[in-house]
Amino acid sequence: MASSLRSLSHQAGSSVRAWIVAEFQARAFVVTFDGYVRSFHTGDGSSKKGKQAPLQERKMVDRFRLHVRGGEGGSGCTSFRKSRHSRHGVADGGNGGKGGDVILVSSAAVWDFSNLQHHLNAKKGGQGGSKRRVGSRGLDKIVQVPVGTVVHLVTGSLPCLEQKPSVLPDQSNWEPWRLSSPSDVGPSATVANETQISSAAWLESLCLDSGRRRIIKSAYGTDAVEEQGLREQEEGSSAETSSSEDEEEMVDCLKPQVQYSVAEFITPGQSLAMAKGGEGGRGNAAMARGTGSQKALPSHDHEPGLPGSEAILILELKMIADVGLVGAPNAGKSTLLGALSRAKPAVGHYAFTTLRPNIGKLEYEDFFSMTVADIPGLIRGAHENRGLGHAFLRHIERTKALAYVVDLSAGIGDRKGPLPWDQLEELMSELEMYEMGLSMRPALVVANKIDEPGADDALEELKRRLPVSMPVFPVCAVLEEGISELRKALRELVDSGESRPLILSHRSDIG
Ligand SMILES: Nc1nc2c(ncn2[C@@H]2O[C@H](COP(=O)(O)OP(=O)(O)OP(=O)(O)O)[C@@H](O)[C@H]2O)c(=O)[nH]1
Repeated sequence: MASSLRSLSHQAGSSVRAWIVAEFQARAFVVTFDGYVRSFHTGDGSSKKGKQAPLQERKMVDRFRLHVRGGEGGSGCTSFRKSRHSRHGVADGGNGGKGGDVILVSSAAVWDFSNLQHHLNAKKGGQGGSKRRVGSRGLDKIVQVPVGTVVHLVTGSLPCLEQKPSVLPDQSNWEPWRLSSPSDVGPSATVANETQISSAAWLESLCLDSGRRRIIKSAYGTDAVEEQGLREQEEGSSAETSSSEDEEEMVDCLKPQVQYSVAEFITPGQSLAMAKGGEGGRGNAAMARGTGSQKALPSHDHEPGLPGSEAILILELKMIADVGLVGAPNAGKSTLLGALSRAKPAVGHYAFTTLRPNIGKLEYEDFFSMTVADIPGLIRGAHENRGLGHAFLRHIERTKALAYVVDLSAGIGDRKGPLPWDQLEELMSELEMYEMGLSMRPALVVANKIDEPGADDALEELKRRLPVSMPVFPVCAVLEEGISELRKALRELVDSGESRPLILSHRSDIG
């Protein structure tokens, strides 16, 4: 197999490097086109490491700061064609070529921004030549970004849209953008003073300095700041007054600089020019032509090319999946995703890990398919960035439906962890505090670990506490029991888009 992959690699060219993530029975392995096994995860937890660090150990880069610069236009040329009829010669210097553009293209083959460079410069246009030869066009810099990339413009001009209708999002649906830690927007964000960019990161670092945690909500014109600080609860009303002044000041600083969600990539193959190349300068032939009455006079001048446009952007990845699995750590989400998508092992571009979101593809007999995202477990305070926090909560913002995964065995007897209904309550409140209305998405409850002792009673109690309209699916993800019913229900949920409010009543029959 390795040799056949190596030959495939030669055919594709040495620069082409693609990852194949395959699941073989209970084994998942990652191989590259050069035939080397990079990581090998087996069902029993053993692993063989290849030349690179295993995929599981690499951190997902889902926010990235980017400086893009279009290529400078080529300069024009001064040249004269001499002939017996013209003593001084006829100006025939050609124009310079246009500089290249920096273009982002969405691709299903990349899953984060780890392969991007922070500075992307397109090539300069070629210089004009004699005999009115126009300079060559500068090469475009084309880079791939994952589907679900949202572009925030820090400084520079708005990007030019290559595909207008699909790339530009509907402004009425623009969602507020949240800031988390400064490190999320790339290493340069921490030196905001030097680079005078990333007011977002600067603002956040200011917030962290003052010991407060804030969530800045801003969407083109409507800015609102929510204080979530624990300290502020302890501080008196005077502190509140000064803090609100701080907020206004900071939001004012933020306003003119960062334009949130200027574009997003929704489907593979969309392209967007983030920086345009400069126009080439005119050669002396063109300059002589443009001088009206003195048209015949030859010009000895040519123009230099114009510089390309520049912009500083922050790219943010918000995965687009049909269903989001939300649950406390250890509820069994990853196991469930494996069970759900193992029937047809086309598991996205993501390896199974608890450190970053996984996407699984559910395929049905009638060729219908949908994607399910498993995000790392949510704990109390996730909306304040506790645990892995909203670094991952944002990945479920775009899901059409939610599946709450609860651990039926938690809190029963001497088992640790909150009771299933408490888990649900916590999940709902975290989602709601992160984004209002998020818990109102079409949803169902997956009651996992039904095989554990006492789980049946817990299931009955959970059902009693939930409204009748809320479907509850008891499953044993490990043994794949109840999975086919769940697959069917997930599909129906996505198809119907019916929103069922999750309201818990308070009873205490067991616990
Ligand atoms: N008994 C039993 N154990 C299960 C079941 N499903 C998962 N587990 C176990 O629960 C533990 C946690 O499973 P994971 O799938 O890693 O849980 P998770 O929700 O993805 O955890 P995080 O990644 O921390 O969010 C593992 O030891 C699983 O073997 C089940 O149906 N029954």
